[in-house]
Amino acid sequence: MSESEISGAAQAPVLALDGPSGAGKGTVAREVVRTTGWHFLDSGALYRLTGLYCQRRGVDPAADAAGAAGLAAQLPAAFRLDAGAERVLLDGEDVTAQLRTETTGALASQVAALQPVREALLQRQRDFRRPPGLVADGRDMGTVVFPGAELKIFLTASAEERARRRHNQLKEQGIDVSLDALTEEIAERDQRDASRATAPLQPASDAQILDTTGLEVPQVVEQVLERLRARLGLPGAAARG
Ligand SMILES: Nc1ncnc2c1ncn2[C@@H]1O[C@H](COP(=O)(O)OP(=O)(O)O)[C@@H](O)[C@H]1O
Ligand SMILES: Nc1ccn([C@@H]2O[C@H](COP(=O)(O)OP(=O)(O)O)[C@@H](O)[C@H]2O)c(=O)n1
Repeated sequence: MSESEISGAAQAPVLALDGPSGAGKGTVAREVVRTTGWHFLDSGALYRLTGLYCQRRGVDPAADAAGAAGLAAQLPAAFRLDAGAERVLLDGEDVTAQLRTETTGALASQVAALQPVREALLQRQRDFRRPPGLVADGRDMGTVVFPGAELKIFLTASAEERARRRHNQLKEQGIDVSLDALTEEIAERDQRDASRATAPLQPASDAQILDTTGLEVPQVVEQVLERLRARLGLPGAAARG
């Protein structure tokens, strides 16, 4: 008897989208969500929020992993849609803009290397899995959080292209950083994420690798949707709004 038969209910399907920074996970995930009506887990936001919360509460994750995990376990975070725009609140304060900076990304990567922090966030991430399905964006969606995901895609692109994309994205948000500095910061973060002992950034053994270098966003979205349809028999591209 399978696990779902034992629990009495089949679980909602999961699309696990993992990969390094700037590969396009968030962009593609949101488009897939728009098309399918599935739920969305931005797991990176939870690590970013944990990093920010540690900073605000004066906890140094490098010296106090248990303290950081304690804050992660009771993260006072709320995700809102405000006239179609995503807003993220931490302890009631709007931290949407601060969340996406590379400084916060580096903080996130530091707390994310701590096993107790990852454990503290595990169930919270799994709770996002609800019908009709979940698109989960992160580093370990297919390896640790949802190892039984129906479809696992590892999105990647060359380091230069990922840095360029991030640079453009930040510029559009009015954040001015040098491309060289950004390239270095992203390389450092990828290196830390890939080499950590716990849940390192790596494709699951059953993940499909999708290199997006030289592809436009709609092409990547179409490829992902195609694979999802093939796997689950979802309605065709004509349904896209
Ligand atoms: N295939 C692509 N081609 C060109 N730009 C892309 C592509 N995928 C994503 N982008 C752009 O790159 C930036 C970073 O993408 P994002 O989804 O935030 O990446 P990730 O979540 O993997 O860090 C966004 O501005 C996005 O529009
Ligand atoms: N599932 C996840 C998601 C993010 N993270 C960490 O959180 C950081 C920020 O993740 P993110 O997805 O918001 O970052 P980007 O890919 O958008 O740059 C990453 O560099 C990882 O260190 C993680 O360890 N596991």
